[in-house]
Amino acid sequence: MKTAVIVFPGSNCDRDIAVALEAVTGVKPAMVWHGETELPSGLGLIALPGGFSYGDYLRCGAIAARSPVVKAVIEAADKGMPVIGICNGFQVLTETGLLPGALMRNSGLNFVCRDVPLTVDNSQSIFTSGYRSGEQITIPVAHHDGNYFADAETLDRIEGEGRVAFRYAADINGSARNIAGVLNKAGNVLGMMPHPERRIEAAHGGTDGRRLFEGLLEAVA
Ligand SMILES: NC(=O)CC[C@H](N)C(=O)O
Repeated sequence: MKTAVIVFPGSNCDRDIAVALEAVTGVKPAMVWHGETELPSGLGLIALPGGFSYGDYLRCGAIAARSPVVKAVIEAADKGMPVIGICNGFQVLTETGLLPGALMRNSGLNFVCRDVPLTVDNSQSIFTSGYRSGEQITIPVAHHDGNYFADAETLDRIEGEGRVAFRYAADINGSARNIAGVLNKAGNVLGMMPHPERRIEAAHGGTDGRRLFEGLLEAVA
């Protein structure tokens, strides 16, 4: 499967996700600079990586969400292209409006950087088919703005529609209802604060992240 990784000034997990995608798909991803106006053809997945795009100024992801290439990402997502945003990529996706809610400063006001237990809320999506619903997995986080917020009506709606992909097993950053990852209504866009690309081989301490990419590859094949 051909994939693309969007690179913004300040991205710092673009190589990590590229390595993970190549390990699973066997194909080197196209690295697409934020100033591009078009995406490569024949893609099966677009990844928005973690990092500190544009220095996290204004709000994390707010400036990146207005970069030229993101217009093309939104158009592709609207046509059903699978898009994953990890950490800063999740922040960018909420800033585009492709995903509901916002990521605010962690409730403890600290940068949280450690492995965290997550529960898989819904394994019925292309991104979570490698897991079982209710399963507990371990994936690392590294962020200062991971405190997921949405109003109660939105939270009820996304929960009701099965759009919570992952939850923290315990509160780590103040996120509403411990939400760690959300899907769009059509199910082709996932945003998550934890970093599955940092848990793809035994040397990382486990392979729970790899299962996301393997499940996705199988689901879209
Ligand atoms: N690892 C990351 O992507 C960091 C995301 C973000 N800029 C934050 O610290 O909240």
